[in-house]
Amino acid sequence: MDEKVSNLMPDCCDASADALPDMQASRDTRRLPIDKVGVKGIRHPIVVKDRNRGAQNTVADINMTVNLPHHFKGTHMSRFLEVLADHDDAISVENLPDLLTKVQERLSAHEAHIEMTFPYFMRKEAPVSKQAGLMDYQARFVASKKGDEFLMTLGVDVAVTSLCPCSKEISQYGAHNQRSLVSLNIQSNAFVWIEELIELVEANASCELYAILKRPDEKYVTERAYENPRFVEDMVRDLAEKLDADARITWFSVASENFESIHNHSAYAFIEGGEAR
Ligand SMILES: Nc1nc2c(ncn2[C@@H]2O[C@H](COP(=O)(O)OP(=O)(O)OP(=O)(O)O)[C@@H](O)[C@H]2O)c(=O)[nH]1
Repeated sequence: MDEKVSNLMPDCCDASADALPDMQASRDTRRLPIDKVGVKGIRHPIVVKDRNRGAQNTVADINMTVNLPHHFKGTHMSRFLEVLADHDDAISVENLPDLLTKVQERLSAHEAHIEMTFPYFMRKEAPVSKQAGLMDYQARFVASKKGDEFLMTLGVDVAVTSLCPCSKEISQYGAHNQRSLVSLNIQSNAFVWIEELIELVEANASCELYAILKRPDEKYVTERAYENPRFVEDMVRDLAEKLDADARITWFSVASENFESIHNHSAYAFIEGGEAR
């Protein structure tokens, strides 16, 4: 122990870990196991497979938890960070199973969970001017290990344009339209690119968004949205149909929130399909 600290400690106290009481390890008598306990809001670099560039470095917000049997008073939170520190070469989907195994071991837990939410960037060209720019999407990996069984869900939130079929049908000209946020989550038995999910959502909207729009592009997106009216129900049904038809996808959930430009509320729809594991 360095000079400064030892001066702070009265002679009686030995500040070594072994000498300090370990409250977390003490018994609890309420007979209430805890489903998930751990740490939230850690920021850590991760590496994500990028279909065009091989790999994309980004930063994730990470939550890590384990189950806690009823007889333990507390989990050992520092150990989650120790496991992360051991993976300092940045975390990827490939090393998630190993990371969760280490969490199970270090915390003597049957179940270990990790949620990683991160910005994912895709370069897109505008439809007419071909001006290229980076679009950012919110993506997530949610993984768990229960005993030896590893399970991962891939998710992405994609902003698109939706134009109202009713407004178009009843109006002599124009139709109300707005930005919508589509949230897609899947479990799969084979690799699925994040880009595939983004492109699926964008192809099923009234129109996709672009990083840069010049006036010719604006004309294009205005007319394309008008030609492709979509209720919020259409947004989720069209996607559910395509996800259901993809043999790689074993479970999915799709939700759309349309931030209605004429209402003081959003329109919302959700469909879940397949067999969740
Ligand atoms: N379980 C639990 N720990 C908490 C809580 N709030 C803070 N902690 C902190 O968790 C830290 C203890 O982590 P541990 O991993 O038990 O630390 P340790 O006992 O020195 O490490 P080990 O020897 O590996 O168990 C301390 O800084 C606690 O203050 C809480 O609500 N529950």
